Amino acid sequence: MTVTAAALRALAEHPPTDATARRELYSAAQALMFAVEGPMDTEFRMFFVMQAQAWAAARTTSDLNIFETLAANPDKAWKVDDLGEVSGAEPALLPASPSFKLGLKAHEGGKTLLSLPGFLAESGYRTPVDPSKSLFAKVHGMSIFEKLEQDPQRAALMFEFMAEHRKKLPTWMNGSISTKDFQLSDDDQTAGRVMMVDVGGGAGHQCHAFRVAFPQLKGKMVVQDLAVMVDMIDKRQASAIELEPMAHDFFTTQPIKHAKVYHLRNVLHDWADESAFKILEQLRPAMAPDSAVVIDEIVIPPTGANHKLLDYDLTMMSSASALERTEKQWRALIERSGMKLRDIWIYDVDMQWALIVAVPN
Ligand SMILES: C[S@@+](CC[C@H](N)C(=O)[O-])C[C@H]1O[C@@H](n2cnc3c(N)ncnc32)[C@H](O)[C@@H]1O
Repeated sequence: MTVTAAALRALAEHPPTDATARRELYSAAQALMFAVEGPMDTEFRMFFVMQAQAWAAARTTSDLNIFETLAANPDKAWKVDDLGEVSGAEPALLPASPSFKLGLKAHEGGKTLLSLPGFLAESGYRTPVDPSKSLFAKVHGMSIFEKLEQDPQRAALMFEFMAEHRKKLPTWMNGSISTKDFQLSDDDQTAGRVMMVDVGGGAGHQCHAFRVAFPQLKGKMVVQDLAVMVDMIDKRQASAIELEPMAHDFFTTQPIKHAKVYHLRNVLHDWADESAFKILEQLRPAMAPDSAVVIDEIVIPPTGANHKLLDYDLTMMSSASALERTEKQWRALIERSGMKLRDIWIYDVDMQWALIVAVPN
């Protein structure tokens, strides 16, 4: 028997009214969800505590009287700006069609999320942008990365989590995306030019994965991160793949000049635009005319973002006063940093994971 997704959606729009049929459908739908979910779905169900996210989002929505507004005008095609106007919340807090972010979901464990509605209310529903004044900082007394630097246990967990988390998940290193930007000429290699600097690269796991995926691409790699992270890197394993671990604060002058690629995965989504700009601003003067900044991040689609993307967005907001970005937001950030956005290759449709390539203007 084949049941199409369209048939299930039709059923969702007109569910039975009979209580027994509803209960049976509910239980069957749960079984179906478990049967078809992918690894990221499982992660969101298990770790992101969706109930708490939904609660924080729904509570804030309720505080803003948005439910009443929608109920009073059920036929109106509401736009984010309209909702911003009637609720008094900054529209940037309410994007993400087809619904709106606050109407759906909100992480960093229940403790932080439970404080989100009050936190947003206190700010007058302004988009949080300062990590030192993030919800995480309010709950924990310091920003998420300050906490990392002061708490070796937490740093060790983060180090391992980052290295393991996406090992079996889709990656751009599957051969479908050109590696032209990483290719060093013979002269480059003779001159000892660095092929890739993995900025904020944690354990250097992406450099290891890169060597396995592209053994033909020669050249030195450098992984930069906070000293607390770099100190945990196995130096022998690193040197075996021509990888140099380097403690470096990415808000300061980039010491590796003219690398072929400056690579950042899951780094810029930890920071609001002003800080993200400062990180890119350190890279621009270090670039040679043929260098590229290769960013591996989510690109939120203009409409129809699934709940995982919205959860991630609210997670970044509550844990770091940061965000996931749309193409338009990526473009603006990159152009402000003196580069142009040359390519966006989406390599996983579900998570909208993409390789974004920026080159000098
Ligand atoms: C979300 S993790 C991403 C790690 C890795 N790129 C990956 O994709 O798995 C962000 C990384 O940025 C690092 N980081 C935070 N602040 C930093 C700073 N000021 N300078 C350098 N690295 C920093 C963190 O220690 C962490 O390893």
